[in-house]
Amino acid sequence: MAPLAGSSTASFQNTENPKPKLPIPEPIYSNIPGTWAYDTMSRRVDEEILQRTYEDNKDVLEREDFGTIRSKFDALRKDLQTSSKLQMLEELPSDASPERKREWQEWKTILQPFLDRQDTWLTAPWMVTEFYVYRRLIEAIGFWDQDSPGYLYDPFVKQKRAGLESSVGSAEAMLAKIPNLPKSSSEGINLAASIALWGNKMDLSLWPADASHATIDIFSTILDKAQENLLHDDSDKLAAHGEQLRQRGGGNVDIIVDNAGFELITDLALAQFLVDSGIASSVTFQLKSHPTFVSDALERDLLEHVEHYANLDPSIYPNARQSGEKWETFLKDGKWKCNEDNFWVQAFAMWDMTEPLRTDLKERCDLAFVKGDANYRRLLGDCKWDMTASFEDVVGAYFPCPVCALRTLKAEIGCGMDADQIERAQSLDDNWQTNGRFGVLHFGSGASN
Ligand SMILES: O=P(O)(O)OC[C@@]1(O)O[C@H](CO)[C@@H](O)[C@@H]1O
Repeated sequence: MAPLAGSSTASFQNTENPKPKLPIPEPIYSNIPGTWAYDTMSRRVDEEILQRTYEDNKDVLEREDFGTIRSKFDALRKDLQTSSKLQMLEELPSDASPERKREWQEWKTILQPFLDRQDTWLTAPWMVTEFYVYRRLIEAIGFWDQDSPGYLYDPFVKQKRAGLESSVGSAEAMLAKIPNLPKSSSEGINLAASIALWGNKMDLSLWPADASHATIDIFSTILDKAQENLLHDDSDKLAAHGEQLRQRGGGNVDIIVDNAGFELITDLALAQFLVDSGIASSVTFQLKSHPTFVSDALERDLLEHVEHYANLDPSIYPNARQSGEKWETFLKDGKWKCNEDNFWVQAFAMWDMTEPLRTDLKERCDLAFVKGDANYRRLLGDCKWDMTASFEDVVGAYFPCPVCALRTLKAEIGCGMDADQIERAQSLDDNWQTNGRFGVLHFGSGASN
């Protein structure tokens, strides 16, 4: 089925923000059988992700006080199974906080064009529906409702904890490398960035933490193949920018975080190197404001990861323990900061970044690392760009500060890759766009530069 006429908007807000330099193409839809987007929305989210969520939370979901939550959870699954029409989020109580009202209104802005068209879960743009699944789950739980038994309840905590616990074996070897990386040569920043990039391969929604392969040190093998599996590499530009920041006494660097578990440990390792090398005087972790995409990290996850590592047995995990203690100090000293923002859990294209976040990044941030596939999709507005279109023209032209995307490919979307690299990946692997085998490191100068 082709997308509906007039459904090409990927830009929901029509803000005055700078936009990509090239004409914005159609967004990805999930109504084309055989695509990853279709499989995700027509089967995977319900049959795998929500089924697993049910199993992990069975003890509470079957409790009497969780009855309303269970009904809403089942209704969400039914809506997905029947690909029903999208509906607006439930009205808020009149005494809801300004923060909640604002967040609700932002979702209205996102959804209204597709409600007007009576779109279904499969006919609205994929980015909208996929983020909306998790927002509906949060609504079902009553995550922000102090009277709900689900108040601040995280349905993914079991999987995130399993991911954290199983991360240690691989992380010990990886963290041993970080203090010894050369601080002022490109080799150091490039290896730290590569570690954080390939950490994205270990995504819990694709590789559950309790799968047998997750407990052994597969990361060294992944790193060995890093260069070979990179389809675009701007690490020279990244290193040059990092060196400029280092020479002027360190900049404010942000990491727009993706998954908890092993990937988050690789992000903390990158942040450790950035501070130790003097490239960053401060690192801000940009985190999700509610549980989403199974493994995406909240501030509380980050703090739990740091605490877990700082309390590891030093006779078994000396390097992981030492890193954990160091991370605790960075947080205590304010060299590391955490910031949760609703924008990170919404389906807006990144060129429609909401305030005050956009102005903060523009005025304060000297370099933002954007981690993972879902964040990368948002950098591209989840639109079907020509895969060879330059990253600078698509993202560098509008992003509010210098930006470095670290992504393994897990969705049928991309830009900034040379044709010969695309051909090489195609010839090596039929599923090259979605199975996380290949990665990209892009650098963009940003609209303010
Ligand atoms: O952002 P991440 O963790 O790297 O990947 C998220 C992901 O698994 O979820 C989406 C499909 O459900 C895709 O964007 C991608 O495949």
